[in-house]
Amino acid sequence: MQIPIGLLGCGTVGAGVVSLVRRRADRVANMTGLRPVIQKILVRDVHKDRGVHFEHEQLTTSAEDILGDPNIQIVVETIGGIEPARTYILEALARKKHVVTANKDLIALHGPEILQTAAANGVSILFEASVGGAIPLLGPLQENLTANEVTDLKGIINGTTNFILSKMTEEGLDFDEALALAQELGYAEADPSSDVDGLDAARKLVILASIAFHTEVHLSDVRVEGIRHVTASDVRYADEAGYVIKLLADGRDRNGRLSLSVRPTLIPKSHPLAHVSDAFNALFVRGDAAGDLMFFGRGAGRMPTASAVVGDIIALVRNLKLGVVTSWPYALAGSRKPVVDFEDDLYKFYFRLMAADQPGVFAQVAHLFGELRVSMETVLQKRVAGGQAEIVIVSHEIPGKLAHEVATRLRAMPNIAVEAVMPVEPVNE
Ligand SMILES: NC(=O)C1=CN([C@@H]2O[C@H](COP(=O)(O)OP(=O)(O)OC[C@H]3O[C@@H](n4cnc5c(N)ncnc54)[C@H](OP(=O)(O)O)[C@@H]3O)[C@@H](O)[C@H]2O)C=CC1
Ligand SMILES: N[C@@H](CC=O)C(=O)O
Ligand code: NA
Repeated sequence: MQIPIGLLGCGTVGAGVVSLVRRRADRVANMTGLRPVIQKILVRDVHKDRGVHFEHEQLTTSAEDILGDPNIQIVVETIGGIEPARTYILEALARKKHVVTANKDLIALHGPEILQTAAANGVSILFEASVGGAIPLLGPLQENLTANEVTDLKGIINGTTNFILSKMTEEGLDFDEALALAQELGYAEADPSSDVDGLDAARKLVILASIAFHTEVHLSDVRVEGIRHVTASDVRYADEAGYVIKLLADGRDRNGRLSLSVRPTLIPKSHPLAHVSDAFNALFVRGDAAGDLMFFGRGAGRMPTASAVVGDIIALVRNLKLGVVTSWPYALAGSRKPVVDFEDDLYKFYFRLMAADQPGVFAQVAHLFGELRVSMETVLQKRVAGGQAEIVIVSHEIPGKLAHEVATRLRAMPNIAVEAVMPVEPVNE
């Protein structure tokens, strides 16, 4: 028996889904007696070349051809963004169709509404592709690790920024060249500013933290800083001091109080995350029973993302065979753990300053560090053009709030501009 599927959107990810469903249909049919078939595909432009042949499928520009078709039991959304994806998904769920989506924007912002609509209609919604592309993260957190109290999530969960920073570090590409390449390879979002400004990673952290910490998490709970201000000099100086710069997502649950951040962070070269390059993603998870786990793999791109989407489709076909639905109890609990800034946590900090290249200026900086009792691990002073010198300081471990005070006091000095302040990830926490 065939299981007709409606696909909403057929771009980078959707086209991968079409070809992978075809490749796996026989195996699923042998396994379950049910054959998934992509029956209808919603796009904006039916004439566009999508790199896949549509022999049996039918392209349409009308969502109703899918949502209103009673034979379609599974709807897969790979349009992206909030609207019209949200309306289509809610409509599909209301019409008792099971849904798979890769849309982290939507799940991060409207997850509770969507999950509750699925539950109210007795259907499943799966979204493994929304975080970490091909890497199984949501399934393991929700199922295999459910016996744990998860206390820490830490990782690189945006492929585009990791690709850009890797190309800047390893090949000396400038920011714009590296971004253009990431777009060409299909890693970036339709609006790449959500990658570059850290929002994509923040949305993924919202989804991960909701599931891992059993609470509703909002995007505004995450402190977000992107990589736009990270310069080629930062990359080079970090390298000289023994670090690489990564956009790090960090979620912690300390006795029911959460701290959530996404920010550029210096990673010691000896740290496993320092070796996660290109569009690869990695996530550390710490559970009270499991201890430390690390997940690693391709976090973006056509086939890696299709792998997760089609994995969810096959899970739904199995559900249909067994007559069960997948539920997500966290979103229904409606609990809200308090979110705080762990400003007392100790980190080394990287400061890059631009200072007048005059006698006494560095002494002023050193005096301030001494006065605030912040000792320096590394100091690099470079002469640059126009009578300005760049000073790079990596401090020993200090509380976040003290790093903030150092930066504020430096900014108040007439000859000094603070160009960058970034935390350094400890090797062993
Ligand atoms: N690219 C990646 O590596 C990853 C992407 N994702 C997520 O997957 C989703 C899809 O991303 P991606 O494939 O890269 O995006 P694309 O921009 O490549 O594809 C979007 C598709 O949706 C169609 N579409 C857009 N707007 C409408 C509309 N209003 N009505 C009907 N169809 C529409 C487009 O049609 P047309 O082609 O005719 O213009 C296109 O086929 C997003 O949620 C993204 O965040 C998740 C993980 C990784
Ligand atoms: N734009 C995203 C795609 C996958 O989620 C990324 O770069 O990670
Ligand atoms: Na995933």
